[in-house]
Amino acid sequence: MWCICRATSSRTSSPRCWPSRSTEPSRDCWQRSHPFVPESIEFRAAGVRTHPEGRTLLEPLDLLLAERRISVIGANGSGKSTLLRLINGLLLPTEGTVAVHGNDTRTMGRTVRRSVGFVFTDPLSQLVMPTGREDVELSLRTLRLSSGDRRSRAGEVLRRFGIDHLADRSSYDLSGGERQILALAVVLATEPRILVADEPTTLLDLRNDARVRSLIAGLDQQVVFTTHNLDFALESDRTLVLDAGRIVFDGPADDAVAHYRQLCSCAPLGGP
Ligand SMILES: Nc1ncnc2c1ncn2[C@@H]1O[C@H](COP(=O)(O)OP(=O)(O)OP(=O)(O)O)[C@@H](O)[C@H]1O
Repeated sequence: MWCICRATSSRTSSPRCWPSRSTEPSRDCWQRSHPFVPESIEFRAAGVRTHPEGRTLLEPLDLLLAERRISVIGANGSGKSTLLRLINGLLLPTEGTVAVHGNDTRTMGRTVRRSVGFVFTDPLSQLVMPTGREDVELSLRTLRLSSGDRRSRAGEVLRRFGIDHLADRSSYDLSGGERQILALAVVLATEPRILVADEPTTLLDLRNDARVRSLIAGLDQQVVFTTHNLDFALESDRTLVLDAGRIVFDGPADDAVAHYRQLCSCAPLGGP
């Protein structure tokens, strides 16, 4: 049975979930639909406004994210990246709280950042070393390994991602897609408990798009990602649709994609 969950404006942490075809919210429904991941990302009345003008980038939202694969879709500027940045404390909510596995991003930022790996849309914003191998080694420093262990582990990571031939090249000499896979390898090298990825396939050709999607599908970690590729969104367990800083749909991916198509008036003429 599917549970349809929607964002609420209430200041409770309980998600509002409805067994399909019911109008009554059900906590039991929520629990049955989340049997696999006991830990979660929790947004409590978390909203974001700019300073000093006070423009709302994200309306306050109450959400509990516990599924393994969660996608966030919506138009340009709807607030998807803003929502993702709240998860690792890159951005703090102007009001309310965000907690990752019980750790408040405001007061436990370092702990949160150790458990959340973040992949940016622009890979060059996280590839800072002269070569790809050194970028992976830099990422591995958080594990306090010896330099020899870091080097051999970096080699293993690059091989696992099929990019060991890029190890000694500058990221500036790589194609956009090669950079994007390298950035993903750099972040996953430390095996974060959660992967948050902002449009991780946006620069990829068909082959690499399929490779990265299959890699993400096979990860043990919880993954939260934004995408404009609706086929990719359909591979998730739960999809949030954002519009003008507000979650306008939260539920199964296929329903969410249909909702988004209607929202942007790009549903095929004569379609359902
Ligand atoms: N630091 C900031 N200061 C002011 N406005 C901002 C800031 N960051 C983002 N915005 C604005 O907030 C809105 C949401 O931005 P966000 O990057 O979250 O959108 P998005 O849904 O990820 O868009 P896209 O699909 O184009 O990547 C945009 O209008 C953007 O211009």
